[in-house]
Amino acid sequence: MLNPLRILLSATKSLPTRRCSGYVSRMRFTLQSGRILLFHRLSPLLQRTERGTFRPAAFNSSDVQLILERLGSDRSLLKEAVLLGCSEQNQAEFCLDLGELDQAAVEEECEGNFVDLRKSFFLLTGAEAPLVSKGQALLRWHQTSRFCSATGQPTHRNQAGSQRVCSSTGTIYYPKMSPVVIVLVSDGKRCLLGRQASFPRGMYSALAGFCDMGECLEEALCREVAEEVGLEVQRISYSSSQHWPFPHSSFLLGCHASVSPAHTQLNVDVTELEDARWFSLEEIDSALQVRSPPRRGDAPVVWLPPKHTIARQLITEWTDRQRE
Ligand SMILES: NC(=O)C1=CN([C@@H]2O[C@H](COP(=O)(O)OP(=O)(O)OC[C@H]3O[C@@H](n4cnc5c(N)ncnc54)[C@H](O)[C@@H]3O)[C@@H](O)[C@H]2O)C=CC1
Ligand SMILES: [Mg+2]
Repeated sequence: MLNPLRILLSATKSLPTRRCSGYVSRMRFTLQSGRILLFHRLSPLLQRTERGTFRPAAFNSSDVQLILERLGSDRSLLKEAVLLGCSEQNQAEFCLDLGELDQAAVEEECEGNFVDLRKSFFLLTGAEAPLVSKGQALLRWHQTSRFCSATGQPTHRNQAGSQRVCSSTGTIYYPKMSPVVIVLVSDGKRCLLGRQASFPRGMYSALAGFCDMGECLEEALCREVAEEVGLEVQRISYSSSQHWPFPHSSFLLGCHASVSPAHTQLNVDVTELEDARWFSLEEIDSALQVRSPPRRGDAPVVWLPPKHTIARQLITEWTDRQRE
């Protein structure tokens, strides 16, 4: 595994003018030459573009230092920045939470707004949402891992922010993710979507559930579908995976599964799901056409998770297959 501390220390003085092929060479940049995404109590700072779309606000370190000085904060806060990775343009990317500063004052300085992450997901385009999601997950992990769970002593982060070390025993802690299986079940002609009471009104998604300790992906999938809708799945195929920041950093493993057309009767666990239904291809096609979540007072309409979610990907894979 790459050692991010060494990466940070092996800084080059200037950014290369061409794209490097290797990940290692692309990472040889410092905080000074990188761009920093700002958060406030885990909400990312977004700016509206001239076209009316939104993007995460990114600043270089001297801009951030200036902002900290103007708001009377200690410059050392910059050291809390966590390395996210490297952009396709060979620029190191960091994230920093300014939660100890006044939110409105930072927003004014930065000409942007801190937007709750769930809302940000509906405002950002595909490429930026995962970056913001990774930033929030790492910042959250640092904020909630300040003490060693074995000794109770403080932990200290390494320079890149990729691990924390117990000050007493030297035990190293790494950011954690919870594996979740997410599955689009089909009976051959229809697909199954459900909604939790906490979802935005009218939004339906693929079934999902946390893997229990000791379970493999297939066992977790069969159990979740059986528990949530009372169906027994047959064929399972893996599609793709996605890091997901909710509720506290999950790793979604996306699959398709099928049930026999003779056994499609749902027995919905209403403690988990508010509703679950079979949807025809035509119904899915119209739900895919809904561009933005309906507003309060609009007629009820079924709509689907945003483009960069794995649930949506599973649904579009299914519709493509139905048309083959
Ligand atoms: N990106 C996407 O397209 C979608 C993502 N999801 C995500 O999948 C995740 C899991 O889906 P759910 O149906 O809520 O799971 P679920 O069906 O396992 O039910 C959630 C419950 O599981 C329990 N649980 C067990 N292990 C847990 C753990 N490690 N962390 C938190 N709770 C745990 C808790 O009691 C929690 O209330 C959610 O975070 C949700 O945001 C869900 C649908 C679509
Ligand atoms: Mg579930």
